[in-house]
Amino acid sequence: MIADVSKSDKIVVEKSTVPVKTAEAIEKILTHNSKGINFQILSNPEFLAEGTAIQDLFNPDRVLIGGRETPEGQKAIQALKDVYAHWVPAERIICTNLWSAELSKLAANAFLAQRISSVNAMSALCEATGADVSEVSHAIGKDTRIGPKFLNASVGFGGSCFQKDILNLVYICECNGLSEVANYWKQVVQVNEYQKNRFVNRVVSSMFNTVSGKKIAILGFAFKKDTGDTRETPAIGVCQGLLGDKAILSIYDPQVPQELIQRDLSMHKSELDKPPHLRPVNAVAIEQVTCVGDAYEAAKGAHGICILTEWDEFKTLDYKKIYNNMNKPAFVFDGRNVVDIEKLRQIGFIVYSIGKPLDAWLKDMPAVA
Ligand SMILES: NC(=O)C1=CN([C@@H]2O[C@H](COP(=O)(O)OP(=O)(O)OC[C@H]3O[C@@H](n4cnc5c(N)ncnc54)[C@H](O)[C@@H]3O)[C@@H](O)[C@H]2O)C=CC1
Ligand SMILES: O=C(O)[C@H]1O[C@H](OP(=O)(O)OP(=O)(O)OC[C@H]2O[C@@H](n3ccc(=O)[nH]c3=O)[C@H](O)[C@@H]2O)[C@H](O)[C@@H](O)[C@@H]1O
Repeated sequence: MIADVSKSDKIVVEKSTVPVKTAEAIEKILTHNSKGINFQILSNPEFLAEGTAIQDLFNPDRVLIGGRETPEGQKAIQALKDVYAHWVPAERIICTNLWSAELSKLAANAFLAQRISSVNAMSALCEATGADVSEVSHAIGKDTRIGPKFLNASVGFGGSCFQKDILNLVYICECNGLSEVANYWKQVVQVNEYQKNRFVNRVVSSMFNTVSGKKIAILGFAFKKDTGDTRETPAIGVCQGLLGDKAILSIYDPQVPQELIQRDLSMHKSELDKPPHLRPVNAVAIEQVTCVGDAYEAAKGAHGICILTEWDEFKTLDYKKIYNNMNKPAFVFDGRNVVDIEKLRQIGFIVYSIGKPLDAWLKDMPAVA
């Protein structure tokens, strides 16, 4: 397409996250169809996060531009650098060779996801030992070599990119015969799966080893707050796990529409990473699931509440009112560490919060049901 319409030399910029060496493939295709036109391929990976896209665009930690080490390649890098120079300070623009830029994007996401799996692995150990994962995160994050960001334990990381990009990295490692390296990164995804399963097992084992026929309120379905995106959201795995034990789910998310939740929960795992409009609708909507307009409605008559996204509004709910309208004993399972545990225990809730010292109710129950 680009080769067809180009009438003069062009710079083609990869913004998407791609396997290492994609620029070479693009270069070959364009060059073979070029009709004498010169194409320079640059890798300029995108580092913005959903929910903060505009801030990230205007004030990026860094901009990365990779190009060929030839004079033409360097000229192309300079041209793109000049565009960014309008709003990004020169010292934040990093120029590398093509393969470093492509690999750095995969590496950045792998490192970020690895941090979350590391803290989530710690959260299991905290529950076993009586340590508090927030205190551990705070303590280790004070070491400037570690830093305080991205150390919040959770029910698991989600989003369209972390898992995809790690599996991309794993594939590249395997293609290059680096099976130990591949296995190392695979483990980040495996710990993430473990964390979701561990959460479901906590819910089931706490509620007398079954949630069959019990109403459970799900607060939050998006993969993180301030977005309606549900791709790879940990909520899918948790809800499917609870549905597997025949729970009745009442789901509330401030941004995710009911139709998308129904689709996500009625689909096979392999279809879930497609964009919403390309996902097939299962004719049989899940009978055990209803979606409601607020948290109070979701929790009415419920036996337990699972908080799966850290929406700010979940911090300030009237939990006394919620408690009064629930079945007893009433449980809160906080997968994002947003509630005030002591306050909720005083109201009468049995509270489980990821990586926090266990409620007396839960102490003698197995973490894996
Ligand atoms: N969503 C995000 O916050 C970020 C995304 N990225 C990267 O940006 C890229 C796009 O991400 P999203 O916009 O979230 O994905 P998306 O899935 O929402 O959009 C991808 C688009 O590409 C189209 N597409 C897929 N295969 C195609 C093909 N073979 N030919 C033509 N079109 C095709 C799809 O129909 C879709 O419209 C990905 O590589 C992602 O890793 C990078 C940083 C942040
Ligand atoms: O390549 C991409 O698509 C983008 O992927 C992530 O951005 P995003 O997926 O939008 O969201 P994050 O803020 O990174 O959160 C990812 C997941 O990790 C979880 N998370 C994050 C931080 C934390 O401390 N704990 C934790 O569980 C979030 O709840 C969420 O489910 C990266 O942060 C971006 O830099 C990158 O550009």
